[in-house]
Amino acid sequence: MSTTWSVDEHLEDILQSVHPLDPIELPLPEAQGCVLVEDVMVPVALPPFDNSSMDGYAVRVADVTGATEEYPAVLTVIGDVAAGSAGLPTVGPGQAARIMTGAPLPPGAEAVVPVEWTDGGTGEGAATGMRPAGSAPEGASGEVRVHRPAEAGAHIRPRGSDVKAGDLALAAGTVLGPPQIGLLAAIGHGTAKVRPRPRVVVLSTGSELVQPGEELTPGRIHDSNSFALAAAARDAGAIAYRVGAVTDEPDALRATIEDQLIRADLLVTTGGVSVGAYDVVKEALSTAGSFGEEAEPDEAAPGVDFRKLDMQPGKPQGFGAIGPDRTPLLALPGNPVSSYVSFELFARPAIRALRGLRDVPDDARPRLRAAVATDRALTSPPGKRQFLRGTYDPEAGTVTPVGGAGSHLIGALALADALIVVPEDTDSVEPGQELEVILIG
Ligand SMILES: Nc1nc2c(c(=O)[nH]1)N[C@H]1C(S)=C(S)[C@@H](COP(=O)(O)OP(=O)(O)OC[C@H]3O[C@@H](n4cnc5c(N)ncnc54)[C@H](O)[C@@H]3O)O[C@H]1N2
Ligand code: MOO
Repeated sequence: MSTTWSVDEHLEDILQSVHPLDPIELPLPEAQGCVLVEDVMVPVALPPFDNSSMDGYAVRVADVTGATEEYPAVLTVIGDVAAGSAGLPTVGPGQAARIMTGAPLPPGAEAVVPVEWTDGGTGEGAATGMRPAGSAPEGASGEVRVHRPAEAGAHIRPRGSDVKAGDLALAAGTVLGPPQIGLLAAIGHGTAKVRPRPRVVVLSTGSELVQPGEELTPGRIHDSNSFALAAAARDAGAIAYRVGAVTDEPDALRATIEDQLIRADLLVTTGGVSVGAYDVVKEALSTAGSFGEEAEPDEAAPGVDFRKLDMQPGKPQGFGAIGPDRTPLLALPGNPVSSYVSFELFARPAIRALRGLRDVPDDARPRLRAAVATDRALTSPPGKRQFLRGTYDPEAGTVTPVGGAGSHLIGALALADALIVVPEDTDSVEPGQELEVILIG
């Protein structure tokens, strides 16, 4: 039977069998970008104690009522309270304590007056700052003249004014970005229980491939796919392992894949999936049981299924699960644009599914509609969903195709920031016609 698959059917098939990775406890720096799997509650209030929001003087409200620059309140400075201070002086009537931003409010004090509202203990005009604690004469003693009154609570950040003990700090399902990592640290969590980043092994095939930096001999080309796709995997939130090109020998490919399975949550190969005499991926992976997997009752047959998609570029594709852990494998076509577009459409969603983000919209890949800016009608193969490359102009709401439809056009791909989606039932795109566009960065 030779039927073709639609883009949507192929994606659905992949997402049916790719499941979120098991959660692990990770140190905060490694948890960045990962999905939290449990609610995290606030163990202790933030701030944990009433503290000053300004460098200044902790005072009693009654002592500074009615104070002006002409008739200042003259208070006795009883000491310093710095951030991190433990033993606190008690501020009695007629007294003030010099206090620093973040320092605990000493007992007896009801407000903080910023140092700029005082003479800073100099006996002169309004201060612009404090004298360093080490310099003489000591600013932490003597007298301070306060030039303005302060209400109760002025310049004080009350205990629990940020988050309270027992509050929900972060809900399960939250993606840990920098602010969320900051909150976890602030409430004392050094680790987080998250779904880890998937490890994606990217492997290119082709005896014609030479690594960049090495000299080309006749008939050979540089391996670009493994670099582009490893970068795309990283961009999708994976830990990418790039394996340089494997030659078109099934045994060599099988041996390499066997070696790589140990560190892979997803394998992505490029090339060798078409109908040629040297299509190594197809040859090496078509047979079930190649990697020791055993067929379980009630489970889809193991191995990789090679199929044709109603899509351009990206017609030949393989998908399956291999090895004892049934590691998912995507076999993408070798043409550079085909492999890149296929990665965007199938591997990126698979990586997001492994991360536990299947149902979270991919904010980095917005889909919108735009008018196609072209002088003449463009043709598209009937019955296929075509993905042209383009540049999107958000102001004009237009997308301009770059390069042609050829799947070898890496130069044009590098200029593009959008994929233009020409639906299956459209074989001609008129100038100005509105189509769906996927922004790819
Ligand atoms: N008779 C037919 N021929 C082809 C068909 C077909 O249906 N019938 N399909 C074509 C389509 S569409 C595609 S796509 C390609 C897919 O071919 P493969 O996946 O087998 O890929 P290769 O043959 O290995 O390579 C294709 C092309 O891409 C270059 N390539 C491969 N790997 C890399 C790499 N890592 N970096 C840069 N360039 C790479 C390779 O040199 C070839 O030029 O098959 C069509 N043929
Ligand atoms: O489908 Mo191939 O990817 O057209 O070049």
